[in-house]
Amino acid sequence: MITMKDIIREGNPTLREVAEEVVLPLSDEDIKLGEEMMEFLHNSQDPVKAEELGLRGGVGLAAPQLDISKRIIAVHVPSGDLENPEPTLSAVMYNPKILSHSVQDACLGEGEGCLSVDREVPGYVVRHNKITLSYVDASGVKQKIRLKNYEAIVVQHEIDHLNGVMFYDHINQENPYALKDGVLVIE
Ligand SMILES: O=C(O)C[C@@H](Cc1ccccc1)[C@H](O)SCc1ccccc1
Ligand code: NI
Repeated sequence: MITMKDIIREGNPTLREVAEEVVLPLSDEDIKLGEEMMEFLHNSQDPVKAEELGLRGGVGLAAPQLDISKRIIAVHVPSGDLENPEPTLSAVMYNPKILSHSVQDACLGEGEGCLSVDREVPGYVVRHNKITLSYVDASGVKQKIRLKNYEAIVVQHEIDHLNGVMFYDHINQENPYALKDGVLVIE
């Protein structure tokens, strides 16, 4: 089972590598890894288990954060609506690829954090507001989906990890809260 001790922190060179495509058909090892990554996200969002296991809450995780330089991400975005507990996005994605994106950019009003970064880095992380994404799912089936707003931000954060990019690489060093006209601030 994955816990915080398995997550590498900034300074580890693996976080700056471009990860390798996953070989298809998926190996049992890569399928199991995806399951364990998703299990981590579920546990991290369960108050009892997170407390018991000492987990930071996470809505996404990328294999390079486990010192595994493969193009695998897991995302699990809760709806936040107790009436409708279904997550708005929950998937293990193999070889995810952004096929196209909106002209419109967006950022989270609260900025971003990272399970591999044990410090606050304030500032807007400007990303695409909408993306069209292809990936291979855990059953080996090629998927093509469109995401927007928070779900799109989460997936872009995770795909950045596959390309050796950290969220603070996107922050304007001169003025961390500088925003071009038209950027959507997601609260
Ligand atoms: O380090 C990771 O990749 C997981 C991040 C993903 C993420 C951070 C900021 C914005 C979007 C995605 C963790 O989920 S950071 C902790 C967290 C937990 C709940 C909501 C937002 C961020
Ligand atoms: Ni991260």
